[in-house]
Amino acid sequence: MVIKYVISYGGPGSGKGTQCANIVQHFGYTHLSAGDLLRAEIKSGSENGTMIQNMIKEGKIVPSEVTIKLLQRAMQEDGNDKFLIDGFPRNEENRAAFEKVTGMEPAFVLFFDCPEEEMEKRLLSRNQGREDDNIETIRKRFKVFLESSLPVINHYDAKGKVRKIDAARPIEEVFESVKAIFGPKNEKS
Ligand SMILES: Nc1ncnc2c1ncn2[C@@H]1O[C@H](COP(=O)(O)OP(=O)(O)O)[C@@H](O)[C@H]1O
Ligand SMILES: O=c1ccn([C@@H]2O[C@H](COP(=O)(O)OP(=O)(O)O)[C@@H](O)[C@H]2O)c(=O)[nH]1
Ligand SMILES: [Mg+2]
Repeated sequence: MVIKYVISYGGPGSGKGTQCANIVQHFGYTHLSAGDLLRAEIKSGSENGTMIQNMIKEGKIVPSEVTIKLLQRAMQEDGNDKFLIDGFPRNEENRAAFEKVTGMEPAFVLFFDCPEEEMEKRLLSRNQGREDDNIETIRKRFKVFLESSLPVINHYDAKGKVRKIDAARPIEEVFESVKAIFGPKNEKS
């Protein structure tokens, strides 16, 4: 089976997860949120749980071997051949390590582009009880995004793989742009 993956990317609060839910419905991908997998790992009481929890609280990037193991396990447990990887790779080291262990590159990268002030507003009203949705951690996450995550976008942009979307519009309008990128031939019948 030939496996393919698409990356859903953007700053904290840009709407990656929200759009992924729509993409799953329309295009039949399996959604893998790296952040969700890490939060589930904390809840499961694994030996890495405390370390992961502390890093998320500080807005830091969890060591790639931890995140990659969780992603690989989720991909293996799922029978699908197309995955939507959300919020990973967080830095160039994550990206290189994932491409090395899987031997795969993404088909393309959706980049939900959104101004910080809009992302901040969304995060402060997300109401999911997340320990990192407070103004102090949000500022740290924005800094990490600019310094560590944007270089990943530049890497994929140089390969012609980035599909940039204006994410500062209503959810439905953003999804219209997403649909245009996947194209009608990929819709679930
Ligand atoms: N286009 C949008 N306009 C307004 N609010 C949005 C939009 N997209 C998502 N949201 C809301 O903003 C918050 C963050 O969205 P989420 O999808 O969790 O972002 P991310 O996964 O990129 O951090 C959520 O409360 C979500 O309901
Ligand atoms: O590959 C990843 C994805 C997430 N995280 C951590 O999990 C947090 C939340 O990530 P998520 O994508 O869920 O949230 P977002 O910042 O996009 O709102 C990040 O700030 C990081 O601390 C990480 O270390 N590696
Ligand atoms: Mg998310």
